[in-house]
Amino acid sequence: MEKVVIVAIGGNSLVRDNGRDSIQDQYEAVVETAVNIAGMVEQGYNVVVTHGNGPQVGFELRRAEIANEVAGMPEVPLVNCGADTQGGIGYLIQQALTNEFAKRGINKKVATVITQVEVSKDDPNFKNPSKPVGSFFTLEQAEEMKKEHPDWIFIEDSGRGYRRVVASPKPIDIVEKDAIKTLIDSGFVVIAVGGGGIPVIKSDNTYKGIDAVIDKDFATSLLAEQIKADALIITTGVPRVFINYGKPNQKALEKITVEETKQYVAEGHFPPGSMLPKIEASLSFLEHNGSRVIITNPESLKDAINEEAGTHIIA
Ligand SMILES: Nc1ncnc2c1ncn2[C@@H]1O[C@H](COP(=O)(O)OP(=O)(O)O)[C@@H](O)[C@H]1O
Ligand SMILES: NC(=O)OP(=O)(O)O
Repeated sequence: MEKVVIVAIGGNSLVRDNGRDSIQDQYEAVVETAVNIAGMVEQGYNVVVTHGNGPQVGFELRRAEIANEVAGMPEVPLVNCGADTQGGIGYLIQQALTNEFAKRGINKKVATVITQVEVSKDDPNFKNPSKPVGSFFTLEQAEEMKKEHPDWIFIEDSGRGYRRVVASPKPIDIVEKDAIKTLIDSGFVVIAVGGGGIPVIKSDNTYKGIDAVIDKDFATSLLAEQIKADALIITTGVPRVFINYGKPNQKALEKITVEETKQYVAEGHFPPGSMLPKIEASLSFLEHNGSRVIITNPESLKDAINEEAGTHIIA
């Protein structure tokens, strides 16, 4: 039986130029990741792919707002912007993997599942927006925009600049988990819970979209638990997790236990909205029977799975 490995691709790792990348630029970044995923499939892993949409959903939202402000086009709710990015990014990954498999003679089919993820309408995170989306701005730019849009909230994001934040409730259930599992068991490479999934609330057996962006690391960890994956790999913009990140005494972490990781969390080494959700999602997976987590950048994927790169968190 092949080992099921979930690979989560960070939305920021697909965007290199803060919103000025063309779709072709993003496709090229996706192809680089697809090459590495194909390498894992060749090694015999049964790979499930998830992805973020933080930058892309923010660009979509802004595009819709500008179209509304300038041309009177109808507004697009945030939940629909998220659904659009799930389809758009899923398409890029699906095509890149299909082409790479054909090139290497890998006999695997790829399918993207439009995935709804249930959240609670009472989740306290609706009152405390924390998920950075879209472009990075300087403090001066952010202050200027706030004059025009007083309801926008900005946070400083890991020394990279200021970004708008939106509500990010915790995922409770993956609505399409059975379809995802059936496709995996049938030998498909599945792309799912894109952008953390489309947030929906359930009432009287009826689902309804709700404006938010779910953190894809939490949604990925929940999917990993629900399909009983063997390992979780989170790819992002850095080859390893650091303590004292960005300071002169920063230190890359190679292999850490759950207890050591919790200690580093308590010491405040991981900021909310960037590295903290990855660490919390990793701990949750390991505490729900997962055995192995790797955090690394897309180009190190193949080496990381062979323990030659990345940060490894072990149960
Ligand atoms: N302790 C840390 N170790 C490594 N990277 C960190 C740390 N703290 C903050 N970061 C930053 O967090 C980023 C990952 O978060 P983010 O870009 O939001 O994720 P994603 O790739 O899922 O979009 C890294 O690229 C790095 O810039
Ligand atoms: N939805 C989400 O968590 O996206 P990023 O990984 O791009 O932040």
